Amino acid sequence: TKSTRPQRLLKAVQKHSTRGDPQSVISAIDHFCRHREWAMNVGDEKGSILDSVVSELNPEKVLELGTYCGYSTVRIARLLPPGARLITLEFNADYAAIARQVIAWAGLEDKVQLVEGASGDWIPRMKEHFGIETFDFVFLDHWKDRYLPDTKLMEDCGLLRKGTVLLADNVICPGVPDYLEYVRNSLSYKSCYFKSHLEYTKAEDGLEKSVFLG
Ligand SMILES: O=C(NCCCCc1cc2cnccc2s1)c1cc(-c2ccc(F)cc2)cc(O)c1O
Ligand SMILES: [Mg+2]
Repeated sequence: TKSTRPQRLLKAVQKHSTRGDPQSVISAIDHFCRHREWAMNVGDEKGSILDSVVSELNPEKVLELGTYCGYSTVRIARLLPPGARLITLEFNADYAAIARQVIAWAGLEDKVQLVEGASGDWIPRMKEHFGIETFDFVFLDHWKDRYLPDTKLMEDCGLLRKGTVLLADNVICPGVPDYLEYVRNSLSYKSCYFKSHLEYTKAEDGLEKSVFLG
């Protein structure tokens, strides 16, 4: 039977990158998506912005909503200090299976916990299931109509603390208008927009960085 795009992406990683070398994994995925098949990774341009936000923050506890093939998981985990933990949620079991292999190939499995399921089900269970009090950094890259309800859910579950940084992908394309309106007008957030492009294209897109003020 025909292979899936994530399966072909994994093959390209295993063929064109070095096991245990996260940077070579990132480069192999970017090359595959730019020259072979487009895929919805955050990509190299927005990925550099993601890198700078993570490097500046040096977070200990990270939540990623939307793993896909693990590209941004690898980008974030490779920058985390020893002992830091990244929990990443993926809804699609096939994507999760590929992501586990990409993360393992990059040699980052000790820093990453991949959980399969819906954000709305897992966010309320973070404390009792993972022993997480609050997150230092959250990367939102899942269903665009879940960014706002899940942000409110994280607030209500006490998972955000003064200074927690939310970084949201795709705020222009596909777009998250309700989320943008909320974080830009709420007195509980200090928000700023990083203009960029939709991964591997010339279309406008960007990342919104929002600091929770408590
Ligand atoms: O849909 C996107 N990402 C979400 C899919 C994740 C589904 C999940 C739901 C869920 C629920 N709970 C827990 C975990 C998860 S994972 C997406 C789409 C585009 C795009 C596609 C076509 C196009 F023409 C232009 C842009 C670009 C992007 O960068 C994206 O991220
Ligand atoms: Mg995205």
